[in-house]
Amino acid sequence: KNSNQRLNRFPGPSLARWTTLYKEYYETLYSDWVGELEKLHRQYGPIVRVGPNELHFSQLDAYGDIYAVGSKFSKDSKAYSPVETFLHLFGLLDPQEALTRRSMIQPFFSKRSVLGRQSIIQEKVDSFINELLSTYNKPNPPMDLGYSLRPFFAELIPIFCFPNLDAISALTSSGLISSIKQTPDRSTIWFLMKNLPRKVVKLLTLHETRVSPNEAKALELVADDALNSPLSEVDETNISFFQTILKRSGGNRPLVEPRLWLASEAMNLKFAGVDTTANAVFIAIRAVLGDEEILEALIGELDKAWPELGSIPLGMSALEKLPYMTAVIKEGLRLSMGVIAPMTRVVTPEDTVIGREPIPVGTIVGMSTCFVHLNPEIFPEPHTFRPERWLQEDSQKLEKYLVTFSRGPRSCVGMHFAWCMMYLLLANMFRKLKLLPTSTEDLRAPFRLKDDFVSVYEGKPVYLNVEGRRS
Ligand code: HEM
Repeated sequence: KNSNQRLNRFPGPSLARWTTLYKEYYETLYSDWVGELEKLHRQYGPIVRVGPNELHFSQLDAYGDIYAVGSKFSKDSKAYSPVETFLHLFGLLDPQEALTRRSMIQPFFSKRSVLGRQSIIQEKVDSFINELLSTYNKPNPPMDLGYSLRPFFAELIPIFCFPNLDAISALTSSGLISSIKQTPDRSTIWFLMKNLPRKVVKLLTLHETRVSPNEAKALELVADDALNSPLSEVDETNISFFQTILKRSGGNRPLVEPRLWLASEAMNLKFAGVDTTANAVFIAIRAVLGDEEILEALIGELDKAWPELGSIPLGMSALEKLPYMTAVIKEGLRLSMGVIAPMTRVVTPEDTVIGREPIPVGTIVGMSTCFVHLNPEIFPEPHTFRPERWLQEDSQKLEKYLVTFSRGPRSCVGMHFAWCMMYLLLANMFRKLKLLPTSTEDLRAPFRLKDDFVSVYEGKPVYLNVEGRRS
C-alpha cells in the first residue's frame, strides 16, 4: 500500500481524499483554513484527513509529537515552496541541513547575546517614545497603533543586527524601512506561489533579489563588507549578524554565493520578526487599554519597580522578574498566535506515532497553534485576555502550552530577541506614556485573525493619543 491508501482509515471530507484543491480553496479564497479546520475537527474528531496525503491533528499530545525536540521530520515542500528556492534557514526543508545552519545563526540571538546588546533596543525605544510624544499629543490626530508598530520593528531589527552605521543608512535609503510601512497582501502572493507549478515558482523566485531588488542590493554591500574584513579583528561586543554567521560557519560557507546567502538570511529576519512581534505587542496593548483593572495592575507594578523616571530604565533582567508584565506579554503571545497556519511537516524517516495513532512515513502532518492556545481545558474562556491565568499557584503547568514560538528543531531562533523587544517597548510605553484610546468600545470588540501564514489582525483599528506620565 502506498502512504495515501494507508490514510484511508482516517475520516475527513471526501473531496480532500482526492485533491489538495480542498485545502487550497479555503487558504486562497478565504484565508481561513484554520476556521475550516475547526469545523472539520468538530465533525470528524481529533485526526482529520485534509488532503490525499495530509492529516491535521487537534489534540494536545499530538502537538508535542509533531514539533518534538530531536524530530527528524522535514518541512513540507509544498507549504514552504514560496521560500524553498531562497537561500535562508527558514526555507531549508532538510532537518540535518537546518541543524547545521541554525548553529551558525542561533548564537547571535542567544539570551546572553541579546542581553549584552539590549542598549541598542532601549535607544530605539526611547526615540520611538519621544516621536510619539511630539506627534500624537492632543489636539493632534491620533496614531493608528497597528500601523505604527510594524515600522518600529522593521527599523529596530536591522539596527540590532548591524551595529555599523553605514549599514543602517544603506538599508534606510534602499527602501527597506519604507517598504514595510505598506501592508503587503502577502496571503495572495504566498498562496498563489504555493499552488503554481514548481518550475514557474523557481523562475519567479530564484532568490529574493527578484522580490525586493533595492533591499537585496544594500544587504549585499553590507555582506561584502563582512566577507572582506578579517574576522579575527572583530570585537565580540560589536559583532554584526553577518560576522557571527561567518565566524560560526568556520570558513565552511554552505553556498556558492556567500553574499547572496547572507543577504537572504537578513531579509528573512524581517519576514520572520516584524509582523509576529508587532502582532503580539498590538494584541497586548489593545487588551490592556480595554480593561481598566488590567491597566491599573500593570501600571501599579511598573511604577513600583521603576519609581523615578529620570533613573536608568529597567533592563530585561529586572523586567523578567515582574510577574504581571510577564503575564501580559504571555497573553499577547497566546492570542496573537505567531504563525497561525499549520506548520506542516513530513513524517520521516519511518512510520511514527502521533496522538497515539500510528502514522505512515511520508504523510504530511500539522497542527495549528490555535488548537493549543484556544483549548478551553487548558485556557478557560480562551478568547479572553486574562493575565491572571499565568499568576496562579499551579500556572507553571501552563508554560508548555504556550507555543507561539513553536517547539522542536525548527522553532523560532529569534525568541529571546523578541521577548527583549516586547519587554522594553511595553515597559517604556506604559511607564512613560498615558495612552488615550479614542474609543474604549472598539478595544473590546471581537476580532478575527486572518491566516496569512503569520496571523493578521482583522478588527476595529486602535487609535490613540498620547500624553507624558509624570514621575
Ligand atoms: C513574537 C515574535 C515572534 C514569533 C511569535 C515567532 C514565531 C516563529 C515560529 C512559530 C517559527 C517557526 C516557523 C515555521 O516552522 O514555519 C519561527 C521561526 C523563525 N523565527 Fe521567529 N518569531 C518571532 C520573532 C522573531 C524574530 C524577532 C526573529 C529574528 C529577527 C525571528 C527569526 C526566526 C527565524 C530565522 C526562524 C526560522 C527558523 C528555522 O526555520 O529553523 N523570529 N518564528
